[in-house]
Order: sequence, then C-alpha cells, then structure tokens
Amino acid sequence: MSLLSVKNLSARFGAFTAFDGVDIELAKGSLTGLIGTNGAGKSTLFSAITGYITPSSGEVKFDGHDMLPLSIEKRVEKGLSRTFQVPREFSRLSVFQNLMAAPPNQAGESLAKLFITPGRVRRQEAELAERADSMLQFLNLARVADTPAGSLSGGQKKLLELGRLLMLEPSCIMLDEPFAGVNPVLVEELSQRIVELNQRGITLLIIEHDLASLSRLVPRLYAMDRGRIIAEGKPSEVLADPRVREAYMGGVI
Ligand SMILES: Nc1ncnc2c1ncn2[C@@H]1O[C@H](COP(=O)(O)OP(=O)(O)OP(=O)(O)O)[C@@H](O)[C@H]1O
Repeated sequence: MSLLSVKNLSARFGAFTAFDGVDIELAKGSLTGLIGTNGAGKSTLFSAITGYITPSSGEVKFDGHDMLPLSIEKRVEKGLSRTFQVPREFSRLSVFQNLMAAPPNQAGESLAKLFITPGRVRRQEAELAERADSMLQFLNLARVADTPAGSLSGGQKKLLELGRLLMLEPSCIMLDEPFAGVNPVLVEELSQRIVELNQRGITLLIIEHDLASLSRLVPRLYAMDRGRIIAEGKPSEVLADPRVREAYMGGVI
C-alpha cells in the first residue's frame, strides 16, 4: 500500500517549469533514492510535497489524505517531514537545546496553559528531554550535547538536522542531500542510522548526488532530468538506463 502518492505533479514559475507531470509512489516502510543532475527539480519537488511551495497542478496524497490544502505544520503533524540541503540549526543554541526546540505545539509555549496545567507542562518537558537524550545516543552526539550547534562539523550538523526532524516523530522522512559536505566516516554512520530508521518502519525518500553511497543504501531509485522522472527501478538498472547516462552526459556514471 502507498504511503505517499504523487500524481502528475507540476510546478511552474512564470514561463519556467521546475518540474512537470511527476509521479512518485512510496510504499509504507520503503527506502527510496531520488537522483538527477543539478537543477533537475528534485529539491523543488520536495518543497511541493511538504508544503513550502504550491504546485501548479497535480495531486499529493499521504496516508490517503490530500496534502495540498494543508500547511507545512499540518503535513508535519500527519507524519511527513523533510530536511534541507543546508541544515537549519539554531547556531547559538546547544545541540541538546536544538533538539528540545524542534517539536511544535509544546504545552510550555502557551503562557495561559502554563498557569492552568503546570504539572502537564513539566511532564511534557521531561518527556521531551528524555526523547532528546535518546536521540543524542542514537545519533552519537552525546559528547557534544552542550556544544553550540554552530560549531559542529558539517557531518554532525546533518546528524543534528536528522535528530531535529526525528523529534517530530515522522512516519515519512524526505532527506535532501544528507551526505553533502560529510566526511566518509560520517557518511557510513549516517547510512547506518538511515537503515535503522527504515527497519523501525519509517518510510524514506533521499535526494543524493553521491550515487555510490546512495546505491548501496536504497533498493529503489527514481531519476529526474529537466523536471521529469526519466527512470525508476533498482539502482543497477536505473544507473545503466541510457536516458540516465545521457542526462549525466556519459561521464559521471
Ligand atoms: N521559487 C522559485 N522561483 C523560480 N525558480 C525556482 C523556484 N524554486 C526553484 N526554482 C528553479 O527550479 C529549478 C530546479 O531547482 P532544484 O533546486 O529543485 O533542482 P535540484 O534538482 O534540487 O538541483 P541540485 O541537485 O543542484 O540541488 C532551478 O532552475 C531553480 O532555480
């Protein structure tokens, strides 16, 4: 059964078409890659699916619900979350504080609620702190818990971005270039965390230019070129597809 179903989705900005007639189906619990040359429209597609831009036409269904009328926050509540190519951490807050700041609708944020149900706020804070602690362990960031996020390495920032997203307890995660600017050791570590998340039942769609690392990680790939899906299937099949090889101009793969 499809968790995410994208049908005939297009986005135009004036005369420019960012992507056109895109169909993507993600089965519940699947792990899928999305590749394509620079400017193919991959990130803009993520933005349309998660609510950062409004597509010109088409359909996005998540768990049977029509996503297009919903705000970004409502889509997150339904379980659909994304990361960005450039992580968006709060650089002066510590790693732990960044994790604590991630979940929306915390009871403590509303002053009125603070007076009415202080016990509930304290319980919720304690639960969140527990969740942030286990996230630090899971992502191997415990030793930098009190470090300002701005001074982390590129790879650690990607791990923190993943952690912030996981604090939202999503059922489907869309990662935009998780391995960009990450050293090979951390690429391996990130890959392992991704596999573990997938084994816990989380559905993932991953944009990545590191085709070798991505192909080792995912059993299925989509390839995009100039705003269209041009191939889909096992990584070995997609990377051997003449249209994909042509899009990468014969040299890269
Ligand atoms: N809001 C917008 N207004 C105008 N053009 C846009 C807008 N958003 C994206 N585009 C254009 O859409 C095209 C697709 O960009 P996108 O970033 O989605 O490609 P990409 O496949 O993710 O590329 P890369 O791999 O280099 O990140 C680009 O030419 C970009 O300039």
